[in-house]
Amino acid sequence: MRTAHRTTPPTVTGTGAAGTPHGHGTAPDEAGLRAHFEKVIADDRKIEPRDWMPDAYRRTLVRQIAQHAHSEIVGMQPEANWLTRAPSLARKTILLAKVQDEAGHGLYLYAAAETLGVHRADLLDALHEGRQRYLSFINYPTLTWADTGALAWLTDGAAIVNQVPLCRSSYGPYARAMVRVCKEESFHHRQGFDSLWALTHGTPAQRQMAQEAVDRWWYPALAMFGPPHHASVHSEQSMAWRIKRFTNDELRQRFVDICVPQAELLGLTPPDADLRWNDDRGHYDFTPPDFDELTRVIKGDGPCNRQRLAHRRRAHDEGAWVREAAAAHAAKHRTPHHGPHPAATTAPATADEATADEAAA
Ligand SMILES: CC(C)(COP(=O)(O)OP(=O)(O)OC[C@H]1O[C@@H](n2cnc3c(N)ncnc32)[C@H](O)[C@@H]1OP(=O)(O)O)[C@@H](O)C(=O)NCCC(=O)NCCSC(=O)Cc1ccccc1
Repeated sequence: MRTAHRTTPPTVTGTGAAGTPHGHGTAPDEAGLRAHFEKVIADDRKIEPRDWMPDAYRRTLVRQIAQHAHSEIVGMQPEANWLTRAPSLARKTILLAKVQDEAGHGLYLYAAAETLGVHRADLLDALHEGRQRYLSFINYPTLTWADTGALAWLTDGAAIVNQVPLCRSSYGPYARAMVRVCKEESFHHRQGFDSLWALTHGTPAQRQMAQEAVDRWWYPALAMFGPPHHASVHSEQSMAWRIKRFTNDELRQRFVDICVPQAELLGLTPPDADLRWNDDRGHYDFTPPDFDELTRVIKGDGPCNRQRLAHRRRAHDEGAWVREAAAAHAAKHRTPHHGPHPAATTAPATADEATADEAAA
């Protein structure tokens, strides 16, 4: 695997570290570095790219951040499907902005992953070869215009519930990327609610279309939070490292508690006969998603897995000439005395994502 250019080896002198643990000028041994890492985590400070970190912490972050980035990039597809069929210019403009935001989120996140010493070209290869994944809900189809509203209201709503705690994640670049991403996700969520509001205040046929879309998207949104806690392979360690702050089940419950009153406002009913407020628990009781279905979709057997991945590979292949042109342009501007032109480190990836954006549209 290629590794991103690193100017200095990892040390403990990043902003997450309040000074080195071993005084001046001496190279701390691994036990000391580990103790310092544990202290930064325990003090709820940030680990920064040049700080020492255990290999498993680095691997976990690469896995999660890459999956997150891939979800943003492949996640452009279900809604891009409706860009040319939006019911008004205003709705088209809003949807276009949302899809472009997702491309931007993918870029932040690939950049955050690169601070861990990997190259985004390798992450994209891993996605295209099925070695890394994106979130399950993206493998469901958007059958009507109302699906774009339900998708945004429910899955962006779920993404916000999941990602707000990630703003306090222990890894600095990931946490900081999440702050802006969450602000933009709030707009996505709000516009989904607004789109459904228009439909539920329209004709009976429009109301029915909105209800059917919510029927389709409720469980894919609940499944976004992952397997139940007892079956979650990574949660315990990720929570100990403060990458994750809550279990998958805690976040799923929080999402349901937030969502049900919003559904009531919209006049829409989640497709769960057992959904009701439980006074004793102070939460809604609800039927969990079908976790066997989640496993099947994660393994590649959802309704649109093949279509989504084939489209992503095609967008990547068709963008090859843009990446080559951008690299050639950057090389032309490289000067012998001043190192690489700034564009040299970012242009190929930017070109790739710009192409993906266009192709998804
Ligand atoms: C919560 C979890 C997804 C999983 O917790 P962990 O502790 O990491 O794992 P855990 O042990 O619980 O699971 C075991 C295995 O199962 C995998 N898996 C689990 N669930 C899923 C799933 N649902 N889908 C697929 N795979 C899933 C998991 O990776 C692991 O597999 P591995 O060992 O890697 O092979 C976490 O990684 C996370 O927060 N990620 C960042 C959130 C993120 O990506 N947000 C982007 C939202 S998109 C957006 O906003 C843009 C948009 C919006 C609207 C429209 C269009 C676009």
